[in-house]
Amino acid sequence: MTKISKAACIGGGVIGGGWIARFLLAGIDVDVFDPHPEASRIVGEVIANAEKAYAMLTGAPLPPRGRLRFCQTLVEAVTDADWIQESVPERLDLKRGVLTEIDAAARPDALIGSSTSGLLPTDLQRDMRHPERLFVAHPYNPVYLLPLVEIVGGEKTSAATIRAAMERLPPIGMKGVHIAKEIEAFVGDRLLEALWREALWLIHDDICTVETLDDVIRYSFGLRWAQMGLFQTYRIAGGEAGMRHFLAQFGPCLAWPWTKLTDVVDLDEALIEKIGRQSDEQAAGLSIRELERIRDENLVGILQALKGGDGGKGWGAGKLLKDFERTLWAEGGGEAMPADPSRSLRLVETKVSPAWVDYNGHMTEHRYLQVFGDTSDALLRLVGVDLAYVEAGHSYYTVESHIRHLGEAKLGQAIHSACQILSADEKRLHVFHTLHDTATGELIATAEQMLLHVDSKAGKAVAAPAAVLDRVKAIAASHAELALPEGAGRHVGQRR
Ligand SMILES: NC(=O)C1=CN([C@@H]2O[C@H](COP(=O)(O)OP(=O)(O)OC[C@H]3O[C@@H](n4cnc5c(N)ncnc54)[C@H](O)[C@@H]3O)[C@@H](O)[C@H]2O)C=CC1
Ligand SMILES: C[N+](C)(C)CC(=O)CC(=O)[O-]
Repeated sequence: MTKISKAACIGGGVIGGGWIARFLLAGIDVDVFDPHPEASRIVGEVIANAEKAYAMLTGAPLPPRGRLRFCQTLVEAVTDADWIQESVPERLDLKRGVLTEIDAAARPDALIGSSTSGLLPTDLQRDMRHPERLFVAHPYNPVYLLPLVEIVGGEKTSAATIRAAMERLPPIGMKGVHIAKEIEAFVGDRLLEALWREALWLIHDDICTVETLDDVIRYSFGLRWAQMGLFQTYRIAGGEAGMRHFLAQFGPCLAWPWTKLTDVVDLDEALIEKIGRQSDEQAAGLSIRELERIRDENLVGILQALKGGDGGKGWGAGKLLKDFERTLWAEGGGEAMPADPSRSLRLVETKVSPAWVDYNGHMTEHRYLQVFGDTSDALLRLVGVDLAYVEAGHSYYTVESHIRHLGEAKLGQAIHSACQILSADEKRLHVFHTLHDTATGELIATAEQMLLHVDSKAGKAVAAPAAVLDRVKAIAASHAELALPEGAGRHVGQRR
């Protein structure tokens, strides 16, 4: 995998800010140029949102955050970057000017992506001296959570540039799709604009309000689209005969027609006011920041659900997240032994994700087992039982767990776990985990677990190899000095 080593972002608004957060959280240093007097505050707020979202999204070890620097000039920002992302307002003359400046100052091998939503790369690259390295890299808002990037080349873009751009997206958790031919608005915004144009007619003609229209989307096909696109969904809608039957049944409707797509509604003052008023009513007083928070929490929940799709293999954007996490574990999972093994080991730091909260408004019981399971996994990586070890045919399996719930964990709350090894021998590993509120240290739950070292192909317990045992025993010997934790050895029951 070829990685971006240093990024430059020109423009730090809604989309530039999202790119900055995406790069930083993938461990990449970013230099930013944006003349807006409040650029650093705006970008800081986007990064804060992104950090909150990632803390809920994944327990995988993110690399240390990249370094962020605001530059006084565009030249200073792009000079030593190998990926430059332009995200200035959607005006051809402005973008051409900015891209020409970037072109003159960038390294010869730098990749230059434009976030444009619809301008043709051939038009953007017209005045560049090295147009072969310019491509459209069109993302979706919020860039730090939505993984798709449409990669579009212009007439002068080289095939090598497209290949290089596509290769650099998976290491930052993104999925590039190469659009075969350039066309205004590419694929995503072509579809969205068609939908939006029709939606504006429906409001204009008083067929429904903006709220009803949004409900129609979010309670129905919006849910479907997050997991299967248009064609796969319609294939299923054709019943056992699939797509061919679907086309035969619904193809003729296209000619009736059901839509007004070619007519553009006149966005006059009256219509703007009508949409503005209905949109204000729909927001019911929630600010843009509050709506962003709700959006991010929902997206995290959806991505996590998709991660468990297709029988746990992951599906669509959830599979991408799963693959990204595998890379993070492989790269960051080989943790060093703790500097001070004589204390319980602080192993998992996370936040309570929206998908973890139940009807009682707090973290639901099986998520405790998930966090404690993650804690055992972190301990195992520490002693050398990582993905490569498991794939080679050996692992530890949990054979018994006892969880006590002593407090509550609420949505978004920062929590961490710690582990004490109670005892260990060739096959057995007896651990005691605690879960704490990170802000106060308050104990929320404990879990006592017994794990067995297994030969997973043979399906039986076997002695762990010396390399693993030495590490387990070193920690266990230090932990033997600690007091037995309160609650260890407890069983479920009451006096009769
Ligand atoms: N907002 C959205 O939903 C999406 C927007 N895009 C595209 O991203 C690009 C940026 O759009 P937004 O972020 O929404 O706009 P925005 O208005 O939020 O941000 C634009 C930023 O560019 C800065 N800027 C203006 N002139 C500049 C210059 N010469 N050099 C450096 N910075 C400059 C502005 O100060 C501002 O912070 C556009 O091409 C847009 O089509 C792409 C995907 C989604
Ligand atoms: C409205 N928009 C054209 C700027 C939208 C996009 O480009 C993509 C998105 O995030 O919806």
